[in-house]
Amino acid sequence: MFSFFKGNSITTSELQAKLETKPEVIDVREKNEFASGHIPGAKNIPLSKVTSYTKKGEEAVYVICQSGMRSRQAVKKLKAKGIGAINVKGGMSAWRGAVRGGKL
Ligand SMILES: O=S(=O)([O-])[S-]
Repeated sequence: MFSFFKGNSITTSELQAKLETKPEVIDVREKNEFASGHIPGAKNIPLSKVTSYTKKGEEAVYVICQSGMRSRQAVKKLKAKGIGAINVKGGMSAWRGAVRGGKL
């Protein structure tokens, strides 16, 4: 089932609830930040590379960073390319769900 995105942003807990449907999540932080802990299944595409991102299908992509600034910029860039993108408010600083990577 595909869903058109309704708004421009979502909270981390809303995203957490959607994770079981395996949405596409891109993390626009730098590689080292991503390596230090990210949402399982998220793809790392640093903000500087986000314009090279291409997407198949109609589903919106969720965009996250550390606290929501870079992801907002990334959402603007993606939308300018015609890609449905939703900012995850508060970023990883607000994320309370599972994290992959980082120190054990
Ligand atoms: O990750 S951030 O750009 O919000 S500091």
